[in-house]
Amino acid sequence: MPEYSVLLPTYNEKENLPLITYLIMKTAEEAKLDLEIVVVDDNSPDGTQEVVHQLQKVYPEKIKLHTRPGKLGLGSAYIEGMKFCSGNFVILMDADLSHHPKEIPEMIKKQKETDADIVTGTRYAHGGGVYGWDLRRKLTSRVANFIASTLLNPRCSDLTGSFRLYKKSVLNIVMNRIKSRGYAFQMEAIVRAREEHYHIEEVPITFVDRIFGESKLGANEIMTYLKGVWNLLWDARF
Ligand SMILES: Nc1nc2c(ncn2[C@@H]2O[C@H](COP(=O)(O)OP(=O)(O)O[C@H]3O[C@H](CO)[C@@H](O)[C@H](O)[C@@H]3O)[C@@H](O)[C@H]2O)c(=O)[nH]1
Ligand SMILES: [Mg+2]
Repeated sequence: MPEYSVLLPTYNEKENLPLITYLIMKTAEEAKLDLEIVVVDDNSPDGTQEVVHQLQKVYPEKIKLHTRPGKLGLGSAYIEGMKFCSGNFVILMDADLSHHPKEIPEMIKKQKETDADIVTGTRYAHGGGVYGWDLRRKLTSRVANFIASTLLNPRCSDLTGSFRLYKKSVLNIVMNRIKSRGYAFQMEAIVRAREEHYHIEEVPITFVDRIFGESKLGANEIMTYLKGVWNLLWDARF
């Protein structure tokens, strides 16, 4: 059984998957990590699944593919993908190279040093950063973080970030309490983890906007996120 499972949700990521897979495997080899990749693909029309099949031949037994019939949302992809993760630790990251696999060993080091339940990659603490986003996107991310941290006070510098390492046992427990199925999943995960008094640590990461393909974060997702914050606030009252 591998120690680490890297869970990659994909929707139209055929151009990005070969390179992210190569970089994850190279990092694992260099850092001597026993690691598998679990791809959750929502029937991407661009042929992402065929690319995964090719990669499975290049890296036998290292890549699992779970397919779903259509685009069902980022949060629900994590929830379903978890069932296929064999590792004691699950690393959630984007498949579009915005998160660089070379930062995985830092997260693992931090987890080992502190015995943290969750290590979050943060763009918004010293040493972290965002490259390539336009002003509108930068503002959206900052405002989304600001609203949730002000209203919910979970003491985390990057609530909406999605490059994280979780103890699998902890993610299982936290996940059972998460209602969000879209981009708000990671925000709610921290809020729920704080409620359960789990130990959360941070490491700075650099987020680089994708070169290939498009973001799937539309206006609908932003509305759903705000609804998620509202629901958490409402829950907290009782
Ligand atoms: N299976 C599946 N995968 C999805 C879906 N929606 C998005 N993904 C995958 O989830 C990852 C992130 O999606 P992007 O569309 O690239 O997100 P982004 O705009 O770059 O947003 C980033 O920043 C946000 C906060 O500022 C983060 O919340 C988000 O996770 C991501 O890191 C990519 O691998 C993408 O293919 C879905 O419905 N289903
Ligand atoms: Mg992206």
